[in-house]
Amino acid sequence: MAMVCLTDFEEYAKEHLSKATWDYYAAGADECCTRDDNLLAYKRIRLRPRILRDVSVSDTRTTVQGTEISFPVGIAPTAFHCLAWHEGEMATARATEALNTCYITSTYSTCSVEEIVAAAPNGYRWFQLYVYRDRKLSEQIVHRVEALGYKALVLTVDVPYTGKRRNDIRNQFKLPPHLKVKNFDGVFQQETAGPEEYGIPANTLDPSISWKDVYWLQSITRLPIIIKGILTKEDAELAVEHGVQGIIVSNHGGRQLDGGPASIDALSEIVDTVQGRIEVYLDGGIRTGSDVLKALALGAKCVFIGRPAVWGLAYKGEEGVREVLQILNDEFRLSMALSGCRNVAEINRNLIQFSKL
Ligand SMILES: Cc1cc2nc3c(=O)[nH]c(=O)nc-3n(C[C@H](O)[C@H](O)[C@H](O)COP(=O)(O)O)c2cc1C
Ligand SMILES: CCCCCCC(=O)C(=O)O
Repeated sequence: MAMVCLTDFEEYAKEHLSKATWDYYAAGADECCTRDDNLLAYKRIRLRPRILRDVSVSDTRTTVQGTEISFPVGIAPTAFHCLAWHEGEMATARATEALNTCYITSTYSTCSVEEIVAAAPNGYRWFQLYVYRDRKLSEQIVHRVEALGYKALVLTVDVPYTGKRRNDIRNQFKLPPHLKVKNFDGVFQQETAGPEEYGIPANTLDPSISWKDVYWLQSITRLPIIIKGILTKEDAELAVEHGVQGIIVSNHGGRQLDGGPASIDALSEIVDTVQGRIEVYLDGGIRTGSDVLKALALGAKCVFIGRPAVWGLAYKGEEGVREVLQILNDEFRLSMALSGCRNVAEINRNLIQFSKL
């Protein structure tokens, strides 16, 4: 089967994954308004292409946190890759290493960070962190990933509690017994009876986290800190004031607060507030190369894909993720050329038709 666009991978994954796994990956919170709007919002944006600009050579390279990547699309942190493919996050890591882009490993990976690094020793990686009630647990994993050569910490701030994902509740979704949250083997495994979410003891994440925990995190690491889950200019300003190195504009793929903005709709006010003081990235709803172009035109330095990576895994493991990334790269290059951009530095707000927004 020829895979032409990311939707082909979505259809394949839907057909081949178990219903419970598909539902977990696809889930949005409540009525899924924000999840769906993440995609629709790109379709409301129109481009203003420029012509006759010699686009015979095009360069998609960019940098994130000072490191060059081959194109401005990385992999967002998503949990439980072994549900989609037996080699799980190791396959994802190999694919991103091969394509020379950034892979953000989830705290809830089903391969350990050591296994991931061994699988793709030269890959460029950031680690996504949740803050636990037991700060020692968070501190230990921070020191582990630092020693392993992870280049940044991505602090997810939009999950004080897990959003209400109706199908997961109906399916009583949980990790099957042969899979584990490998980074915390023996710690997160629910061996005794008690409330749990997805097979993980409930209440491990700390809903009391606040800006002072950013200072705490800075006190235990020298890695750059990137806050994931900011949707307003007020919080963007606070992030800058707290000395973090980046922001990921994200609504967690619409899996947390339903009724919040599409991430692309929240981007401009954040970029305007940050004024280049730190890098601003975005995830949510990126499915085509022109989505990438629009996000960059509105000021994102790089975007990240969540679900499309697990669809690629479900299709053919490492090869599937490579294909997903390659298709996005090819589409992005074409969209750039068709709008008259030869390199990412030439992408700017003039490309956006604001009267139609
Ligand atoms: C199945 C799934 C699991 C996720 N797990 C995590 C996670 O462990 N940590 C995190 O910060 N975000 C997690 N996210 C959110 C993603 O990082 C990202 O924000 C979102 O998927 C982007 O939207 P997209 O799927 O439309 O590309 C998850 C998303 C999905 C779909
Ligand atoms: C007990 C919390 C599990 C969160 C799993 C990963 C995640 O963020 C998701 O959106 O799913």
